[in-house]
Amino acid sequence: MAGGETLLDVRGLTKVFGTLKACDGVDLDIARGEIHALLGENGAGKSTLVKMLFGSLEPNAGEIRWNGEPVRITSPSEARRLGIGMVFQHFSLFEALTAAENIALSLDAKTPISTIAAKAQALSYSYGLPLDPYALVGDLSVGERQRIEIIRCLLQTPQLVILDEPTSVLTPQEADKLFETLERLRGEGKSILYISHRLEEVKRMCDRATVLRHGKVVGHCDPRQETAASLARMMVGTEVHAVVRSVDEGAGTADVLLRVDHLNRAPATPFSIPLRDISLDVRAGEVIGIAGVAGNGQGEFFEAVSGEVLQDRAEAVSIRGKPAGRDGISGRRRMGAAFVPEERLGHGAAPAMKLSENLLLSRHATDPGVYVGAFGIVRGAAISAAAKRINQMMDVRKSAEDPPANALSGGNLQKFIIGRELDRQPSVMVVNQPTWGVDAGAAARIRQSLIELARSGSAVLVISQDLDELFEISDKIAVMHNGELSKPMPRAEATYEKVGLLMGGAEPGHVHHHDPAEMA
Ligand SMILES: Nc1ncnc2c1ncn2[C@@H]1O[C@H](COP(=O)(O)OP(=O)(O)OP(=O)(O)O)[C@@H](O)[C@H]1O
Repeated sequence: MAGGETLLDVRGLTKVFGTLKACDGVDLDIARGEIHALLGENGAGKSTLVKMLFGSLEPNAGEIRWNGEPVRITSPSEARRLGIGMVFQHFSLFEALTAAENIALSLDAKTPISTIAAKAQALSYSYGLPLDPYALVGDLSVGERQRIEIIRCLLQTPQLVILDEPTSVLTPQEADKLFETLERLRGEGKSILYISHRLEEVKRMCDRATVLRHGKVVGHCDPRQETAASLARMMVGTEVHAVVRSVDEGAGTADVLLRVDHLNRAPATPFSIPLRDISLDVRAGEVIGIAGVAGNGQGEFFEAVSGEVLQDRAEAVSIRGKPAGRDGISGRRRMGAAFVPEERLGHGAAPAMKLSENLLLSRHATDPGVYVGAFGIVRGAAISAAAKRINQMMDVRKSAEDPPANALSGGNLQKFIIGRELDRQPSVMVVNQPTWGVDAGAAARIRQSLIELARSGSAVLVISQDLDELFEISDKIAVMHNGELSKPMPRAEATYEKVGLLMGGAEPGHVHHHDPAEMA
């Protein structure tokens, strides 16, 4: 608990990117046996700070003391040697290898696989995170993959474990398991540095919190004494407004703008989920939410709807009444649709290109003539104006006027990509995980803008693992399980329990719902 002996003591830690102080004289101390939260808006400097603690970024100034001794952490292997472990937000596992083989890759020693497997299994059971070391990673759920990362980290007997948004990809049940494990670790006197945008879980789990804003520490608190709203206020500096959902006036009668009709898809790889006879209508004015545990076909469904993967039957996907199943992503965008994939870098944006270039790249295909004029001359002023408009609308925080996409913090890049699509006023918007890694203030803004887009006459389809989010914005909720989609339930009839049962694979017929008595 707080008050224990100090394990890590950081003074004046500073990291400068160009002219931006991503961390500006940060002080932080972590006691033995405490769970310490690191809070802050997108771009506040949390990732930059922990990268310095884990040796993957070099500070420009400041001091780190570990067990009272000044240290220089020059590489992740140096961090591990000291006893600092990290579980990353994005996993770095090979799908075609087993859990044990993946773990072996990160251990320098020439220990036989069977020994590693036995150790990993014993450790996983003792921490209540059971793991089959011989399972192929490709066959595992996101939650199980995270277990591998955690076990891999714990095998090196760290004294401090850093977790960067560990629950953003977990089901509520998996998150509960993780919390139990963290409590055990705390009980053993280990320390945990915990980054999360989910303030309720911070309140529940953490002993102390350090809050960053614009690279500086703006406060410390005991999260248990705070409310989610007061924590959000500390992070943002102002009040965070709740999302307002007006009634969908044309409920059930407006035009169908997106129709998915008996969509089937064979699995493309041994690890992907087949889609089984999915039909769904999304009408002008409404937001339909698709809930589901990660890895139940949501990614495959998004690819099929967006045109990243084509269908044999053109009618399998129709946009504004026109069969589009054989059109690619640009074709579907020209029909008035917009798509925001889950994976931002690479799919949502080209990492090394500037924001304005990213904008040009995506717009050139969809709005010919607007940004590129006669003879292929790029209309620089129009692009700059659009980029500026988007950055303002979404409050994108960045280190330069027009930085490359990979210099934005994760949440800010997500804000830019959503803003870029909203700026086109699409008739059909399909988004996968709209607020993944986004802070409370920005998440509220994104959710509100999706509702407003629908109410202005567009059809909005949102795939999300965040049930609170779906309940906040959806007019109807459907659940994807094992490649099948349940019938959308009107929001007024949907409960967490019903949706949760379907997510767990209950037969849709066994969950009671009527049709289509709208609407809350
Ligand atoms: N490699 C880089 N080059 C230039 N600027 C960077 C780089 N990495 C981060 N930044 C900038 O530093 C600031 C802090 O980013 P950081 O990723 O630490 O934020 P964060 O608090 O982790 O945000 P999020 O919650 O969105 O993950 C941001 O303004 C970001 O644009």
